[in-house]
Amino acid sequence: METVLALRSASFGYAGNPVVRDASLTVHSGEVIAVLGPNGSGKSTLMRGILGLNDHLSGDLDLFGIPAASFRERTRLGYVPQRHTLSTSVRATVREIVEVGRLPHRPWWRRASAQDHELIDRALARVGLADRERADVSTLSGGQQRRVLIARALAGQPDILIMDEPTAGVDTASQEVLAEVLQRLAASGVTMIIVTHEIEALRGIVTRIVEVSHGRIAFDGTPSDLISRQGRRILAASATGHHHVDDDSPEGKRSPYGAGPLDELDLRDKEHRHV
Ligand SMILES: Nc1ncnc2c1ncn2[C@@H]1O[C@H](COP(=O)(O)OP(=O)(O)OP(=O)(O)O)[C@@H](O)[C@H]1O
Repeated sequence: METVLALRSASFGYAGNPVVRDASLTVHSGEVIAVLGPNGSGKSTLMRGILGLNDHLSGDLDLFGIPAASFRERTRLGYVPQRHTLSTSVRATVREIVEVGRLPHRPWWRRASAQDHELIDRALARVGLADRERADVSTLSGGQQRRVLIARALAGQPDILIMDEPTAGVDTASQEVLAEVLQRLAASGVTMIIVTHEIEALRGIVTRIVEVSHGRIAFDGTPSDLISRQGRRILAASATGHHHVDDDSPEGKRSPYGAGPLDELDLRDKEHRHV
């Protein structure tokens, strides 16, 4: 299995100040990783750090086996940014936006080739928007606009897709459609790192969970590792009598990651649902 990215004790931040510290993480092709953690814990900083969009302050970052500083094939990394819908002030069709994903692949003077058009068609089909390609993006719902952005990233044929809260702030029906899109991508072997507060929407897709807390990677394991760790933590707390948490108590409900099976985890962040 190819190593897509490897972080060793890496720190990322802004203007020389670290926000994410000492992060070590190896991602192999085909993995679908959910990145969880409270608001402000550093999830976006970690993602943007991997993409080279903020300061890499210390430690190592390798992309496809090459140190990031000398890595040139940036198009191998696809990115769907956070809280981003398309501006309603710019008139563009769905197809035009997705076509932007092909631009880094050809010299600026060359028109889109037949292959470009085919990749755009395929990306639109993968997100279920082939029939809306001529629609003005400003007429689409927030969830559909996210799918346009995913298609734009897919049109670039990335080897890894990094998505920052793709399901946040859209209604439940759109969330379900987005989850289906991600499910299809996962089934076709696309490597993904997905920052999310809505792990429930990604049930069955995620192969690994990384939790960021106070700028550090606090957990890295499978969904069932996370569940058993939480179960142990809760059992230990109740055994010592210091801190009894049970699922039905109000405290259990406030617990950020719950204690039940993954499909009962409720990480939905109320603030994010109304963005
Ligand atoms: N451009 C920036 N310049 C300086 N500090 C920043 C910048 N962007 C984020 N930060 C700081 O980095 C810290 C982590 O923010 P980050 O956006 O990475 O967290 P997050 O876990 O993605 O949060 P959320 O779930 O709210 O998106 C915060 O304290 C934030 O203020």
